[in-house]
Amino acid sequence: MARPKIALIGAGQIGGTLAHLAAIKELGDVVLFDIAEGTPQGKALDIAQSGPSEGFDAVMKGANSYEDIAGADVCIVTAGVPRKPGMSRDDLLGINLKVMKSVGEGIKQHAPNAFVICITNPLDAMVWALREFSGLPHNKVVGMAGVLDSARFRHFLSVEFNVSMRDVTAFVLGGHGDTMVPLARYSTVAGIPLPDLVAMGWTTQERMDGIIQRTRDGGAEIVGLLKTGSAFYAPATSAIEMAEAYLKDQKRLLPCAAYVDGAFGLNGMYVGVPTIIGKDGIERIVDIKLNPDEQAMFDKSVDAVKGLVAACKGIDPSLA
Ligand SMILES: NC(=O)c1ccc[n+]([C@@H]2O[C@H](COP(=O)([O-])OP(=O)(O)OC[C@H]3O[C@@H](n4cnc5c(N)ncnc54)[C@H](O)[C@@H]3O)[C@@H](O)[C@H]2O)c1
Ligand SMILES: O=C(O)C[C@H](O)C(=O)O
Repeated sequence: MARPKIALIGAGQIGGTLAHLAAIKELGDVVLFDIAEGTPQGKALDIAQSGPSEGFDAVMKGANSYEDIAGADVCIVTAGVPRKPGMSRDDLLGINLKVMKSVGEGIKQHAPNAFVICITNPLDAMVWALREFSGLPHNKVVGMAGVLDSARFRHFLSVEFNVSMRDVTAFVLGGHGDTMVPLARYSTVAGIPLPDLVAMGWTTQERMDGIIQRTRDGGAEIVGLLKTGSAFYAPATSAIEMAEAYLKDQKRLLPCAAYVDGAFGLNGMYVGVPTIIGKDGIERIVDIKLNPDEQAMFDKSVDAVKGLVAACKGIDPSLA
């Protein structure tokens, strides 16, 4: 059986890391696409030359033409610009919206049956725009953010409690911005919810609040340290987790920016919610109950995303 084809649209920091991870995990053959000439070709060749030591068999190709993504099973989109210190993700909206237009049209023409994972920021508005420009079914276009934000939360919690990260579960919902919603009640150590761990004296409410805020600021913390761009290792790992769930029909329950129409009282928009990913893409939205405080935070985040989508429509009338 032929290996799956994975097209990476954008061969920058995340794109290169995605290609390396996809190769090491033998998820399929990889096409790295970018407008920068030489970059995708150079990264593809470099990664291919890690194959003999690593022991993987995957074809790695660099490309500057959309024709090379033809028939891709999965497209992961990182094309665009990352933020620099002092910027918010929302400052990238105008420039990255134009990129989503060309990427969406390229996918529509050459890989209309792909499962598409958008990473480009500001995430929730960009995945919405990418879906509009590509015209693909909503269940086949999804945004990566919740897996990353939840991984950050899980990492901070495992350090706080001095327990294995494998035993920490966490959910971060809402938009991938300052208003994101880390849900303490739905986050656990091996099934023990965080509020119970606070009551058991494992930590204090004050320290828990600090960890929740650090999770919300997780992207900015790394931008401040790197100075020239944003996080790329954990974002790439998170998107690969989603791609693998699709390619292997794993039915993973992962928080993703999915199209929500009905669940959570929402009326047709992209935002971070719990989803099931399997061979049909987003197979289910898991409509968990939020308490009044959680609902208020979620509503605020939804409003922020709606504001960004309205801004997209203002910039590009074809989206209105
Ligand atoms: N969703 C998330 O959780 C998350 C996490 C990290 C980064 N991001 C976002 O991902 C994006 C990429 O980050 P990065 O660190 O890989 O940036 P990067 O600058 O290293 O790479 C971006 C690449 O996109 C290419 N590009 C630009 N315009 C293009 C076009 N029209 N077609 C094809 N390629 C194009 C550039 O040449 C560059 O190689 C940024 O917008 C960043 O904010 C999102
Ligand atoms: O923070 C950023 O600009 C990149 C990304 O959204 C992240 O959370 O790391």
